[in-house]
Amino acid sequence: MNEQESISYLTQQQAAEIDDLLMGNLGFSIDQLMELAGLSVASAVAEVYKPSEYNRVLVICGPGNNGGDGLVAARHLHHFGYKPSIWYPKRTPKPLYAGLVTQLESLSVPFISIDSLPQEFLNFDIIVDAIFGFSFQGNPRPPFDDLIMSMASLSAHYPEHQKSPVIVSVDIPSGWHVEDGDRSGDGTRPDMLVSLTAPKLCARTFSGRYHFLGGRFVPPSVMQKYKLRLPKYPGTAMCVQIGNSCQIKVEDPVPAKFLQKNVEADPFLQFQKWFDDAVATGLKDPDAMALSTANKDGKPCVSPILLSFFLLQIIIGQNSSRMVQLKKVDREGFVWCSNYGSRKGHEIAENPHASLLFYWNTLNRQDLTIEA
Ligand SMILES: NC(=O)C1=CN([C@@H]2O[C@H](COP(=O)(O)OP(=O)(O)OC[C@H]3O[C@@H](n4cnc5c(N)ncnc54)[C@H](OP(=O)(O)O)[C@@H]3O)[C@@H](O)[C@H]2O)[C@H](O)CC1
Ligand SMILES: [K+]
Repeated sequence: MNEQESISYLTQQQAAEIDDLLMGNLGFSIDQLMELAGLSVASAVAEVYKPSEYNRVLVICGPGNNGGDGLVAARHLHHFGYKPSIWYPKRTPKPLYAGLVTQLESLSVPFISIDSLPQEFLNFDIIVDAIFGFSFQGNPRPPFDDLIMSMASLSAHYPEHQKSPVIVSVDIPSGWHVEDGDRSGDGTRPDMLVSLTAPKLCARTFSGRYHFLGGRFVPPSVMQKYKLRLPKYPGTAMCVQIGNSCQIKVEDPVPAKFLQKNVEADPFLQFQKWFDDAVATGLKDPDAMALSTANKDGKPCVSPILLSFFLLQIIIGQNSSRMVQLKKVDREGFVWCSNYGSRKGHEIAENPHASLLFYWNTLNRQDLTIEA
């Protein structure tokens, strides 16, 4: 049984029942639950998408509690160093929501005009989809119908060289049936899903890169009543990744993720995605890489300490190797720091061929090699 099969998925009715239980006998208020839900969403975003690269966040809020989670997440994202903007076309006239809006206004978080979407999509790095959660029924009605269609066509819509924003869905990818998922097959395709309390049945068909669980408030009585099997939250984390989005079945001769149609045409972009995976899964020193160089005669000169690690390279590559730290990567290349007088400095000066090797073992990518 793999991890996905061993996790519990809730029906729409069970999700609503658990909400009632929490806010009934179990003594929670909606404000508390929403605060924890929104914090989980912001934490999951921050685990994967660093504010230095994915700074501009658009949070699209619907009329119910899912929209409320979005407002809370936006506030936390602001405090985490992101620049959120809010699209909130159908405001809920309740003090809780008015308070959340006031809190955002006091942080000068902009509420953008109803007419400015979807034209403005490309001005953002992340779209947080907090439109509909587990109470969604039927087909989306205005003003959300057109917006959900535009969100769904985001990846198809923009040419490959233009970076389209990543979509993070809160609890349910908006427009999906809560239990059956994307019935039409052309609905929203989020890159990240943050399930709250427990994933709903639709999450079984989620095929995006990151699936997180949030809502670290479920008491044992609820776990027992619904026989919930959920991953453990590590330490003080407010979210936990479900499964390993990068897992590859060993028996697949060419894993689907590596098929040409499923990888980026731009190798730097593909590397960045894999690097983000390595960071997101909490791998130790994901930026550590073995740099192999050779002198002008291509003679092997591996240092004795590194010999056992790089035996394979000695046999096939005739290189000298050492560990260095990746400082930066962009279309100009891979950057590490060194000294021109070092052995690698001398070797690169006389022979520009080099290779990098990343050891990301838990991602089943233990031998990602870059040659130049
Ligand atoms: N225990 C938890 O995990 C918690 C999760 N939270 C979040 O709350 C949502 C569920 O919130 P709820 O308010 O019950 O429902 P939704 O956010 O899904 O939205 C209800 C509103 O959506 C409207 N709606 C429904 N269907 C449509 C449609 N087809 N088109 C347009 N509008 C629609 C609905 O309007 P009605 O007129 O139909 O009533 C409502 O206005 C859960 O998913 C979590 O994200 C809590 O924050 C904390 C506890
Ligand atoms: K949603």
